Amino acid sequence: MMMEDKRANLVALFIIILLIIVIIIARLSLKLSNTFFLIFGADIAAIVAVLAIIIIRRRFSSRKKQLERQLDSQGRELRIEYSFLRKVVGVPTKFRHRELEIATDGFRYLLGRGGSGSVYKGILSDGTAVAVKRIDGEERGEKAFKSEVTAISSVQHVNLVRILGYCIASTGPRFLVYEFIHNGSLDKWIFRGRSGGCLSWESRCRVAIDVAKALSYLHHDCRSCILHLDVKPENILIDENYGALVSDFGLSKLKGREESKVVTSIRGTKGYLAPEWLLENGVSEKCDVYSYGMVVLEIIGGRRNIHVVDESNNSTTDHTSKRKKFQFFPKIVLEKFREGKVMEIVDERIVDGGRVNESEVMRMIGVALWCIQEKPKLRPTMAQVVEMLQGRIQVEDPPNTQMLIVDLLSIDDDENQNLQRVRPRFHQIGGDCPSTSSCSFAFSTILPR
Ligand SMILES: Nc1ncnc2c1ncn2[C@@H]1O[C@H](COP(=O)(O)OP(=O)(O)OP(=O)(O)O)[C@@H](O)[C@H]1O
Repeated sequence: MMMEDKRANLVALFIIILLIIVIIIARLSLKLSNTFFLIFGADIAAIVAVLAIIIIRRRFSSRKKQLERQLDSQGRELRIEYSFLRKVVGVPTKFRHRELEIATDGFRYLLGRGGSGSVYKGILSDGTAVAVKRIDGEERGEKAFKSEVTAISSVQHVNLVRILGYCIASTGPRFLVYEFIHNGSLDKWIFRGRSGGCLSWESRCRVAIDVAKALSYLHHDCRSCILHLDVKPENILIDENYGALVSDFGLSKLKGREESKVVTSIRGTKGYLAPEWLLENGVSEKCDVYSYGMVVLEIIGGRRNIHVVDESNNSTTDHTSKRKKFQFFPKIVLEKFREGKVMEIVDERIVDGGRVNESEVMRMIGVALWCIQEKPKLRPTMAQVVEMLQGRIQVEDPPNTQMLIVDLLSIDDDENQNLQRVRPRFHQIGGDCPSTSSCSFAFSTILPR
């Protein structure tokens, strides 16, 4: 624009100089004849016209610039207003693939990889930090995907990670855009050898309560009951104040208040799935309660509930070479709880620090053992869990449980893809378990339906 103005001014100056030269030449060659006066008059008129055009043009362009500046600042205000309103109302934004590409700098910073895709860090144009999840091989239809995104983005709770938007195209992967949570997932903060560190006992108690509150809200306080169905340490994120937020609603299901359960195919993560789901008896909020109980035990012990201790390869036959030995931490917890030796199962890294309150440990273990009862009816609701953890209701002694473990754990990773087509077989690890520390059991083949 500036260049254009300069060029126009130069042209006008050139015309005026030309007209003056014409007057001078006319004066010299025509003297004071009538023709000279005619040319002189016409030139003066032309010079006045050019000057008038320059003045009008200048005024017009400065007004235009002023209007542009005004519009620009109004536009920016509107954009800020819109982005603010979007956050308040919780309406998910439909992003274009290009926008996400720019925000993530070409999907450059990988935060982590899960079963359904990869998560990248990004910054939106309004400066919001986000985690963009790329979902590969999504089997749900576009309508189902969108209605789920909308349902989840309409729920608001301080302990739930917000979905800010999504991106869907007729072909290629789909994307979910979450708010970015600073300290990553809980697994990095409780299991050894992870990048996060080691959470203190106090923080572990807080995380347990925060997650319970989030699940209680989803189950009891929303219009429809929302089942998360994938509660595990990887889906619990830790913010900068070490509070916990439940994330990843990829598998979640809505359940009408009048329904007792909904039927859905077996998905989720081995080791956290409630037995009734694996038996294809439908899912209810009690499946989340079971997974939550399993997570609480991992939070207390700082170790995975299911731990492979040995691969039995002594035999040459194919059948026995598939047998694996597992250590099942909840079984150990139950025994130590009965013996009153609960401190022996707390993550030793925090016990050594000496700031672990034994009565709090007893309470947390008691709650977790209630949550992992095989019979869904025996499990508490998440609202009761919150009350128990906060000491508002007493934690009764949990009943003895058979601790049935589902054979699904023995499926190799490549067989995992066929989860829906397998019928799980249960194993009982009751009192005949040889010893607490080496409590092991074999898993046999999966029966085809
Ligand atoms: N909102 C977020 N903010 C920060 N980091 C995140 C966020 N969401 C996910 N992550 C990181 O990305 C990792 C992978 O997330 P993802 O949800 O794909 O994992 P997952 O739960 O193991 O997978 P899935 O449940 O889909 O099988 C997480 O473990 C976490 O470290």
